[in-house]
Amino acid sequence: MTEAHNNQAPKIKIRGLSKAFGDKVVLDGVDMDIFPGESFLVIGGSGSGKSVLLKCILGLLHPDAGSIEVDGEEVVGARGEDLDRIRRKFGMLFQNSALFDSLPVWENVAFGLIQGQRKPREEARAIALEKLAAVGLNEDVGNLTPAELSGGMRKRVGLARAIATEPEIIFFDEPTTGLDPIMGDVIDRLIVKCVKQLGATALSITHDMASARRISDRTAMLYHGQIIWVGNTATIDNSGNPYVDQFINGRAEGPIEMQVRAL
Ligand SMILES: Nc1ncnc2c1ncn2[C@@H]1O[C@H](COP(=O)(O)OP(=O)(O)OP(=O)(O)O)[C@@H](O)[C@H]1O
Repeated sequence: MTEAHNNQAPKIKIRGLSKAFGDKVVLDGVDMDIFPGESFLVIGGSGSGKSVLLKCILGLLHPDAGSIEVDGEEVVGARGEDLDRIRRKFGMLFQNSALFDSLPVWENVAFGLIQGQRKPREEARAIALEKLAAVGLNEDVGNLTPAELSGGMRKRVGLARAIATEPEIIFFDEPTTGLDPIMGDVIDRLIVKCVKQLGATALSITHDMASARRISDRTAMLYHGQIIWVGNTATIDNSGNPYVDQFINGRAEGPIEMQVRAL
């Protein structure tokens, strides 16, 4: 916890979160506080449980033990209307953008407005076009189908959809995967701009350290099911933690080597 967060209640508070699949323990007592308005990042190797963590927070996976509170409300065990209400606080940019190819772009962006918020189509369309403009796409793009878009444009559309309902919390799952470095930078800047404009709390997972440094205020590293380091992203080069050092510098040699060999 940094000084700036003193006296603030966490937006997301995770305690003792554990999840195993069979005898494979993926999360093993994760504790984490994410504060209102911050951009929080979780790093960790492939298979370290980052996606499982996100899915637990979204209520898509049921943990074996532990607690996840969003604005003080327990997600674990919540169902029906309670879970829906908590979920409406979230927006999400999926790794593959997860667009519906059968719907025009504007309708993809408007999906949560029409389905979740029950807005009339014309009103939802106007909001969708406004959000598309916010990510640099014009009305013509709104009428295309996702199949007609480049990877960078799909990410923009995914971002427009993530912000369309003006959520309080936005999840970014590998936001720059599959993009060239320049487009990755463009998307990161858009993410930072959109999150700031909304005053949202952001939670991202990524392997891309360049992106991580651009989009996050604080970073936590997940290893062997636990958070082994948390700190300001700006200080990550001086973490003093050999696991973090090895990971962010992408070195094959180091303490993490043992796990790689064991796989
Ligand atoms: N539904 C499931 N059933 C069984 N095992 C699962 C399931 N979901 C995830 N796992 C396992 O949990 C572990 C963590 O997976 P997860 O997808 O969270 O990793 P990750 O850190 O997001 O990895 P990557 O960076 O490669 O996406 C993996 O070993 C995976 O095989």
